[in-house]
Amino acid sequence: MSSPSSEELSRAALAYHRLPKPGKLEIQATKPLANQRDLALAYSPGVAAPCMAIAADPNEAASLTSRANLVAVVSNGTAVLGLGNIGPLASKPVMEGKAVLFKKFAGIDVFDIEIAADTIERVVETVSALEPTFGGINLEDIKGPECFEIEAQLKERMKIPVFHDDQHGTAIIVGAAIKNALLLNGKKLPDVKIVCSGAGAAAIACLNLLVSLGAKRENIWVCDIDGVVHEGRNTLMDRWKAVYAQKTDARTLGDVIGGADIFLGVSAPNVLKPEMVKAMADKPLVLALANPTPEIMPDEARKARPDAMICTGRSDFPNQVNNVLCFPFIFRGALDCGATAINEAMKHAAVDAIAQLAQDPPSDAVHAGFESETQGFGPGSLIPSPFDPRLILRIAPAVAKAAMESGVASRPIANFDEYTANLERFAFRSGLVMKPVFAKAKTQPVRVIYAEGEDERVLRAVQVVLEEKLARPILVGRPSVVEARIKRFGLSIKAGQDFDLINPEDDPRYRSYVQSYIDVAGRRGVTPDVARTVVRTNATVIAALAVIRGEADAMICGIEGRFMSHLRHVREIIGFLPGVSDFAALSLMITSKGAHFIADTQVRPNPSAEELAEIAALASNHVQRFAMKPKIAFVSHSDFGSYDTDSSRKMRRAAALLREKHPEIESDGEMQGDTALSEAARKMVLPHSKLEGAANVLIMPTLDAANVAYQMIKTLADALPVGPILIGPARPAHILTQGVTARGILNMTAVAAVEAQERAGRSQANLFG
Ligand SMILES: NC(=O)C1=CN([C@@H]2O[C@H](COP(=O)(O)OP(=O)(O)OC[C@H]3O[C@@H](n4cnc5c(N)ncnc54)[C@H](OP(=O)(O)O)[C@@H]3O)[C@@H](O)[C@H]2O)C=CC1
Ligand SMILES: CC(=O)C(=O)O
Ligand SMILES: [Mg+2]
Repeated sequence: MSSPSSEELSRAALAYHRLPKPGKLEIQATKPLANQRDLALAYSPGVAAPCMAIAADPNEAASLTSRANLVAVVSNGTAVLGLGNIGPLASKPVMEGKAVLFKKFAGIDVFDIEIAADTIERVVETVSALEPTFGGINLEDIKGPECFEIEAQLKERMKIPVFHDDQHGTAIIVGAAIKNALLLNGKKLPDVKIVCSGAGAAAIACLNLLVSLGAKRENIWVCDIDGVVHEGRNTLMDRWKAVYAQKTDARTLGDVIGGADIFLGVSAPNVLKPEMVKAMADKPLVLALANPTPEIMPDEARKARPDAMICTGRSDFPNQVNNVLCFPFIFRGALDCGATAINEAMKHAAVDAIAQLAQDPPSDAVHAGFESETQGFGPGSLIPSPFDPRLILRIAPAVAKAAMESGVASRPIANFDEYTANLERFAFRSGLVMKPVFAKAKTQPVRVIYAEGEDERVLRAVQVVLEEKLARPILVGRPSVVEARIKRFGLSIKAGQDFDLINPEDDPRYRSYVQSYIDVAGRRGVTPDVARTVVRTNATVIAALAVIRGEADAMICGIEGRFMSHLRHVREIIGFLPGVSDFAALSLMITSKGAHFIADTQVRPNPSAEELAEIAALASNHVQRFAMKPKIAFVSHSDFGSYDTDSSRKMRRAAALLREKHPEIESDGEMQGDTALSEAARKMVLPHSKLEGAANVLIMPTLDAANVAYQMIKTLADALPVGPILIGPARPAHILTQGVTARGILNMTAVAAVEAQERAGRSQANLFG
């Protein structure tokens, strides 16, 4: 597949920011405000009580307001990425983006604050006046050298952490990448020659940190827009870059790059030329970190020097050296211990934690499902992926410990085991739930067929499936329609090259598909005439036939038409797993409270106890694919015998049957919904349940209960739904619902692919040549 052009990416990025509502953020209330009493508590007169408590003891602000978890991302827009001085208003998308990363990766709330202030004094006055609002200040995209003075003055004036991300976030991750690269090429930091392009915020902070880690100032060569920073130069000089001035006649990057072990680019696009990379020392490290366009593109650098280790700041190449690997987590640690500053000890602790994490074997991943995400330490994986859930688990405690040891923690953490357990809960509760499934899908891409191959959502999903190398897609659809739509939606996928097509109107395999259909359904009233018509017109039948003929490994349908009519064809053609009595549907919902599965949300109206035990056992296999340990609750209106009704007896029996057949699965019942979801509530009714912690799989007594609960939670909790996952078919087949989004199809592709991999147990790694 040709990778998306920059024009396509820009178009997609504009749509992403524009729709469904402008921007990337909104404010959410954390307390109910439903009645007069709530109003009296939240606002006047009740709110006077916390105000007076804080007036009496300012430390109370940490427990009575959101301040301790609130960071200001502040920019004046003078050095926005590598886009230059585009001003504070135009910097807002970047600052909103940083806010999203703080929230998603570390649960930190952010107000993005873009200020029209282009002098040091105005920035310092404005930001220092914000101290009562925030637990920390993250300065962003403020140009050098002004940023150095601004940060120094703010640190002096404020008693909360002030951290210029472009300086120190970048320096920390650069420090970790260099540490690991040197471990691999056997060189020593005090001996290496470092050539840096850029002498601004990021450059100076990176070099200062490297010197504090052991690099020798005399081995460092700096170039900026005016060329080599040298003694006696008086244009565009300042006291921060003057520290790195060399006594030399060399004047350009080309003059100093020869024999360099490390190129550090934090400057501008395309300044490093292939011939310069060729002139570097053996096994060089190229850190081309300018965003969005690096100093050299990785393929060019690789062509010039196959022995180079190459890093960029971008998400679409391996070895992403970007401050996103640092700022959410260093602030997490700092806020959690009430740090009054982020000091050198805390930065060094972060460097070590990131470097060590990349070195640790993937099997150390807290979640086995992340193993393939973490490639294994080497030149192509010098640092962890930003999605590695261990980042928060390692960096935040290390930083908090360093803050405590260096005396800047105002609320020291008393119990680190408990603290890490809390972080762990956060890491796996967030939107990272799908990550293990994606990571596994990529390891052995299988063939997934989409019945509704002409649908816009399918085509958009397939574009990402291919970009992520999740599967080899097959679409059922008319070539002219598919091609026209791909063009209309600005996608870059190509039939034949990136995906296969089955044309229902004219395909050379038509006759043999008709015969296959007669073979499976001929004794169930499907005459040859009917078979010929159906195979021409019914895309679900075609997709299901492709699966049983071994031409596809998994199918996805249901995007158009009724669930039950798709189900009829899947039942007829694909059939059930041996020993399974019927299908069932498992729906996953990801909310701020975690990931929960509900069954059966679509198929069996009133399953028996035996059927419920079967559904639970099959559901448990799927849950494990998400790298989660299934914890199954058979839910009811009754709590362990508190009611004696047909339904409560059924659920009690189902729980007993599952335990008898699968004692290895953690399960219990019958129990009420809150008893299932809260261990504390459960302990009050049954101190010694077989279930520990919160249940993550809720087996419902009827289709009504399951479907109503699912739809209500989805709407009320604004849940991200994944599924329905069809359980019980002889081959992986999933029937989605008409409202599914492209992202929903993408998620289900990964689920289907992993299921197919496990069933096939064979390697298809060569599907991408
Ligand atoms: N991957 C990552 O995590 C990060 C990447 N960056 C990237 O680093 C770059 C610099 O950011 P930042 O330090 O904040 O910005 P600054 O404005 O503070 O610094 C930019 C520096 O680059 C120099 N420069 C500009 N053009 C050239 C050129 N053609 N050749 C050599 N030097 C040049 C400037 O020179 P002069 O001093 O003479 O003006 C200045 O020293 C940006 O592209 C940014 O996206 C930054 C932070 C993090
Ligand atoms: C990543 C970042 O902060 C920058 O490029 O400015
Ligand atoms: Mg930045």
